[in-house]
Amino acid sequence: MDLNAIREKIDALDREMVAVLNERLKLAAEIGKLKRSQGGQIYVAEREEAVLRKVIEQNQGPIKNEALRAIYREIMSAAIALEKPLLIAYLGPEATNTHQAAMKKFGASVDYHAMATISDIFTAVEKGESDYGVIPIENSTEGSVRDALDLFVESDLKIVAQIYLEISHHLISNSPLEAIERVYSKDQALAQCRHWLQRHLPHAQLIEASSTARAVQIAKEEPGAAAVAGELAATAHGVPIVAKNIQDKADNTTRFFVVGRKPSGRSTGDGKDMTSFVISLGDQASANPGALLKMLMPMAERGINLSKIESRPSKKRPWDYYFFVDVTGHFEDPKMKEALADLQRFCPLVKWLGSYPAMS
Ligand SMILES: O=C(O)C(=O)C[C@]1(C(=O)O)C=C[C@@H](O)C=C1
Repeated sequence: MDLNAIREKIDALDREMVAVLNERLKLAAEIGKLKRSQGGQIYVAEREEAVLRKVIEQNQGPIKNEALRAIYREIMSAAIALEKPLLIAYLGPEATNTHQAAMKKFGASVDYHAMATISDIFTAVEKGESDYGVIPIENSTEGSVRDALDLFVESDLKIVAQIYLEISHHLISNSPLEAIERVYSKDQALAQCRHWLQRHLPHAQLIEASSTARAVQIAKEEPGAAAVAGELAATAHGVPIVAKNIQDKADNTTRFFVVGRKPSGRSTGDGKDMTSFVISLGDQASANPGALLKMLMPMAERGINLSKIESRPSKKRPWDYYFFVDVTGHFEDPKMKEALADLQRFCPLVKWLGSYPAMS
């Protein structure tokens, strides 16, 4: 076949694809009507994961699963926009990693609103000014974002989905490497590039900025200044990348949570969901030598896999802690309900923070 003949075939396939896509979107619009009349959630994390899983299972190649995921992300984003325009609040300013994570989850067809603090995001979603919020929760090198954990204790919002984003940090500046005297970034980003900065810019002053995107704005204006930030921020502000991938660990990943007012449903199939909750042992923690072990037993006895536990001072009394726990399974699984009921018998606080698809 010659070039023109192949292109004609591609044109014909494109016509078919557009027709099929519009058929699919019309069905989503029908679902939207049903949801509006029955009060259902427009974004359904567990359904989206199931759609992606099925599509990937059927894929015979040569298209890569990652490409299919990205295409389906945009198809479902367009479907959501037809059902109802959604507003997503994220930790801003524009072009932060959180912005990128939010776009990875919700695609290009929804609206985004940059917020100054994680607390502002909680408030906007609680008041219904935004439909969902996207917040960073932990980084594979630097650990948890503590403000975010603390806010969950007081809020009624639920975690409805999680997002994993590989974070690449770049040195961004209008000046060449030799002329850089100051490096701006968010504390976590500076920490993630500590060794590279020590090796290549041992005399530069490291200065904390409120976000990686803000750091790029500063670096753009100040001669001799650079920022550590992602590619989205460099492109958004038109500042060149001087050195790529300067993070100390190649597989530097950040986990984000999507928070909403209503919980996500159970995924079809066991082991496809995760659940987060917060527990307080009250006075038992210091008084009873076995209290911590006792707290973990209701999960262990039922074969519920605990993937993370993190303690934070309650700030109510000295040496009083909140324990943030992630386990596999959904809140509606019978054994999860039993485990939580057991915990409630001896813990003054057991608060379910949400169940959400394990994959992302
Ligand atoms: O199944 C639904 O509930 C839909 O609204 C359809 C659809 C999709 O395009 O497949 C779109 C948005 C939801 O987040 C999940 C799935």
